[in-house]
Amino acid sequence: MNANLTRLVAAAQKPVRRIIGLMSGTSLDGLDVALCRFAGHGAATQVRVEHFATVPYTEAIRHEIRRVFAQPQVELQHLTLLHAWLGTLHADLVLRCLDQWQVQPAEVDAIASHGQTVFHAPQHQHGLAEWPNATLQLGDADHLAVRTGILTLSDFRQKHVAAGGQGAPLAVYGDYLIFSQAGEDRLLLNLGGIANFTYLAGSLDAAAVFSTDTGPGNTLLDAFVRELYPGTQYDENGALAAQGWVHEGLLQALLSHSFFREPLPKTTGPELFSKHYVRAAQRQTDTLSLPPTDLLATLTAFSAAAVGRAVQQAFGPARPFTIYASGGGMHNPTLMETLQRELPHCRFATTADLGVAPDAKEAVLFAILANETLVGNALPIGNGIQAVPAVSLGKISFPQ
Ligand SMILES: Nc1ncnc2c1ncn2[C@@H]1O[C@H](COP(=O)(O)OP(=O)(O)OP(=O)(O)O)[C@@H](O)[C@H]1O
Ligand SMILES: CC(=O)N[C@H]1[C@@H]2OC[C@@H](O2)[C@@H](O)[C@@H]1O[C@H](C)C(=O)O
Repeated sequence: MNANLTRLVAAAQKPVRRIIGLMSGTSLDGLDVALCRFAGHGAATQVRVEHFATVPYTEAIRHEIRRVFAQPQVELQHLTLLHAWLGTLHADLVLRCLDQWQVQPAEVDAIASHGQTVFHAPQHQHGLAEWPNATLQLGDADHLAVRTGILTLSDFRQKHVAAGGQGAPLAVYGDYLIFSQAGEDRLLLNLGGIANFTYLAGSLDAAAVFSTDTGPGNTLLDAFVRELYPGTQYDENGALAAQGWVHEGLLQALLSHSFFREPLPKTTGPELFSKHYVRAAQRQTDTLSLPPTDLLATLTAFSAAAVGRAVQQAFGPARPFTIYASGGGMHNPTLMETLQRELPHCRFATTADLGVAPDAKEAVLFAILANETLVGNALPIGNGIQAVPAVSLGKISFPQ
């Protein structure tokens, strides 16, 4: 047998595996690196996060990604160079983390690399009737595998699209495996650049689970903070928004987009929720000269209202969930307080209460997808709906 396949089979047959999950999300704040220890798979998955770090991106890295990020037209040469460059960069960041953690690459069985989403184009968003759902993540995994010497799984979203999904959210698979709890209906809410939630039924009914994007999380807040307060990346602890007043007219205009009337589950990205989107709503409501703190207060209310609407769209107005939050937005008390007002019947907790550090969650989820692809079977969840196809996700890159 080919030596690569021998190694692959050996990794799949081990009783315990170490997999590094990598996530670089829409906020471009850095690369999340989670070294996870797995035993079992499927419903018997046991995962422990041995080490976690977010390696912050420099402004120079962010700049290079932003040259193509969510842009309908880009310089093709730059896109091409970025694919290899990000693969190499992510490999170097993994090696740096392993060095700090005093773990040898040979002690790691696999890397699960999400890559950098540069464009997300579900059909409902691009609107081109003859064209399919599509999504693009950069950071070539052969570069990761060759440079680290570690078997690498990557590009998890393409199979999802090929099997009829929108390429996201993929959180549903891992959330279902590690966070389902008999007797408790749960929502897992991730407040990243884009916000999404997963519903897990307390009946453990795999057919009932789904996850959906709800709209913006931090992406609009970050974009306007960067513009209005140069040198600042985000509204730390929601302090700026807390000083402002929500402009109700602008908020309603922001909420009037057809995205909010699309059936669940659905996905979106900064391609739609951009500064352009906000400016159009400001023009419509004659609020272009709104004070910066009022604009940030309104955008914070917008993110919270979008989550509230999606939850109510799915479950009606008064379902008393415990919501387990993760993602950077949970560190923003102004956003969290507004969310609590939107969903007064719900109790808010974090995934730390379920044993997974909220900032590490997405990286862990991709490690779980890789573990399933290596050891498990396609998960029959989501009642066979196209949004949650029962497939194994990810492509395999060998180091040699
Ligand atoms: N202390 C804080 N106060 C306010 N906001 C914060 C704080 N810490 C993080 N954030 C927000 O969280 C963002 C990062 O969130 P996160 O890393 O979850 O996003 P992401 O994974 O890139 O996004 P996505 O899940 O959409 O891919 C920051 O850009 C910022 O807006
Ligand atoms: C295309 C893409 O990268 N989407 C991300 C993004 O960030 C949050 C939200 O939008 C979600 O749909 C998805 O990520 C998570 C990890 C997911 O697939 O579950």
